[in-house]
Amino acid sequence: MLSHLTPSPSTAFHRRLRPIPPHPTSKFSKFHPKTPSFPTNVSMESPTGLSVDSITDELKKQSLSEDKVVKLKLEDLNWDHSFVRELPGDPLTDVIPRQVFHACYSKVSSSVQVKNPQLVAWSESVAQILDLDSKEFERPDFTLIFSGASALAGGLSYAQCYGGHQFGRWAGQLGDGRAITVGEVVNSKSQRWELQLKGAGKTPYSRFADGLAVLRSSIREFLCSEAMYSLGIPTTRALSLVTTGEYVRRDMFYDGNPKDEPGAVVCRVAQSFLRFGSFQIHASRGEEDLEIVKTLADYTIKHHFPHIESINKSESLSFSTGQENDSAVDLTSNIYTAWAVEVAERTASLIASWQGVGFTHGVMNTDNMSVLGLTIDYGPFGFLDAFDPSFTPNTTDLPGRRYCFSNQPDVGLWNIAQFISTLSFADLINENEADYALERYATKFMDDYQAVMTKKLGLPKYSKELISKLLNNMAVDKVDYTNFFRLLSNVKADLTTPDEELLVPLKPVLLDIGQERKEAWTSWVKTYIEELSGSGVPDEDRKVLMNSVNPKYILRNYLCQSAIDMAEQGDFEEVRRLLKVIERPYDEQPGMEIYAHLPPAWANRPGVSMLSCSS
Ligand SMILES: Nc1ncnc2c1ncn2[C@@H]1O[C@H](COP(=O)(O)OP(=O)(O)OP(=O)(O)O)[C@@H](O)[C@H]1O
Repeated sequence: MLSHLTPSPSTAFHRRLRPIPPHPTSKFSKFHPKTPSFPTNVSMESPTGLSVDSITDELKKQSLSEDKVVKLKLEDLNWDHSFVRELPGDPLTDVIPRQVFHACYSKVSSSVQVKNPQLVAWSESVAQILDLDSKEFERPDFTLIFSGASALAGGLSYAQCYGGHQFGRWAGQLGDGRAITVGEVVNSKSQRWELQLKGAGKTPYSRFADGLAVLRSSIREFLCSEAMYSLGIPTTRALSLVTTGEYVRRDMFYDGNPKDEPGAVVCRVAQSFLRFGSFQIHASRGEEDLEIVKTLADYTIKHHFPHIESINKSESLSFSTGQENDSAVDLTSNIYTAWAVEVAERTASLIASWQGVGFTHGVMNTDNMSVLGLTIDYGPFGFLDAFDPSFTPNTTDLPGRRYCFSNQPDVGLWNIAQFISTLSFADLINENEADYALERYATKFMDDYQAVMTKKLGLPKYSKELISKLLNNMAVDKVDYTNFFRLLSNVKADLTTPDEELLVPLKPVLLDIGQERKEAWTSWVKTYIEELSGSGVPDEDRKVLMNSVNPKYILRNYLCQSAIDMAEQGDFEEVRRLLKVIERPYDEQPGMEIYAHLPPAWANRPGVSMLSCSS
């Protein structure tokens, strides 16, 4: 990540935003960090009539493979190049770093150098969504094609132009500096999937950098994409990971000690890689490019939100912000409002699901926010081990902890406010509509977060007090986030359990706690059992439900590191084994318990538990 660039001068496009306070999750409902002109007291149902849950379910279903019968060779993929056909492009095709105006992409080819590239791992389920025959991974030219050294027949490669706010400041043009899309494939279910090679060489957006990626960061991106998918969290996917056989120089700790590391390329797959910053860049360039914001919005709605295009306009739905002099707004008369609301809701839903599994993204810049509501860009991410709301996995984020675990809901709101401002600035939505979309973010986040936490505890209904007390206890005693919830399902809803036995099921995670803390936990478990006992759900059934939302296996940073250490020595077995484990995070997987262990002492150091953006 190249976030240390000097931000470009501000323009009318950049509104002043309130800074983000620390640890806002608990006060999220009262807190509205957005542009001052946006009132907040609106609450309405989704104007599209489609719930985000149903859309998310649909996204998940699209990736399911049970009824797959088509097995294609790479040459037989059905290509469609709508992005290039329908959107304005850069007339130049060189890779000289430059500002690319009035264009959504630049046509470029991979320039990566390879020497005996090797296939490290590949995802069977991603191959299936592309209808790709698994035998294709054995082809002698597979690694050449998926490192970018040989062109993929039928593809049409390009790099996208986008901008973004990095750490709260406008960074100007960023763009795909090392990711090259090789084209869009339409599968046998008429779903469109973009294939992108990350680390495939320079583009006009590479600025002063090399366009390459190293093996350690590529392993992390490959594994975490697939881990998130298996956890049920919307994400970009990863088809394959290949080494280039060449070395890439990186200063991992930015301390003036660069070293040569093995290079690698991940083939990422998503229905779209469009980000908030893909829209921001054009609005930031003034009047002349505002039309591109609309063109890109129309393109996105047509291909990725088609249900919005067909909103039944006869079923008018209006709302009022409740502000003085405010007129009611008919949401169905403006597809851009419906779209903005859906992007806001998907983002809220995504972040609620991150909070549920303890995922901390680490670099929630607006260029890393997908308009489809996918997790995108696996840089210095980390799953919580010992519960710490201020945990940030990003060493660059240490002074302010802007992107720490508990700030994510508010950063999501800050980011969506930038996206909504962009649409307002391009006159696609008015102020009331912008307001409404932001309010939907807040409401949707709270609804989903409460639902997630209620399910994690197996409660019959949300209990703010019980959950707040629990998180407080967990923070005080540094309890492992994943293992605690997994073990919690062993607590029996039996009001007659003697006090001294109440903590028995939680013993493996309540380590080294003194008498006073034991009492605090005993008191909490008693209240918990009281809440459970009213539900009438048998213990065994509740356990099954809780285990279906509380993973046993998550991709802890130290597990990644062990796989990286072996892979850097040329042994890819641990990457493959880990992939298999994280593909079934909610299953017990007898024999694999070691992958659910807490981080060992060696892992508590920068480079393992925390990472820089150097990748
Ligand atoms: N080695 C590199 N060469 C060229 N550009 C780079 C390099 N590393 C990062 N960038 C660019 O810096 C910007 C921000 O970096 P960030 O780490 O968010 O991106 P990334 O991990 O490369 O990409 P993505 O967001 O596509 O996963 C992006 O424009 C990215 O393309």
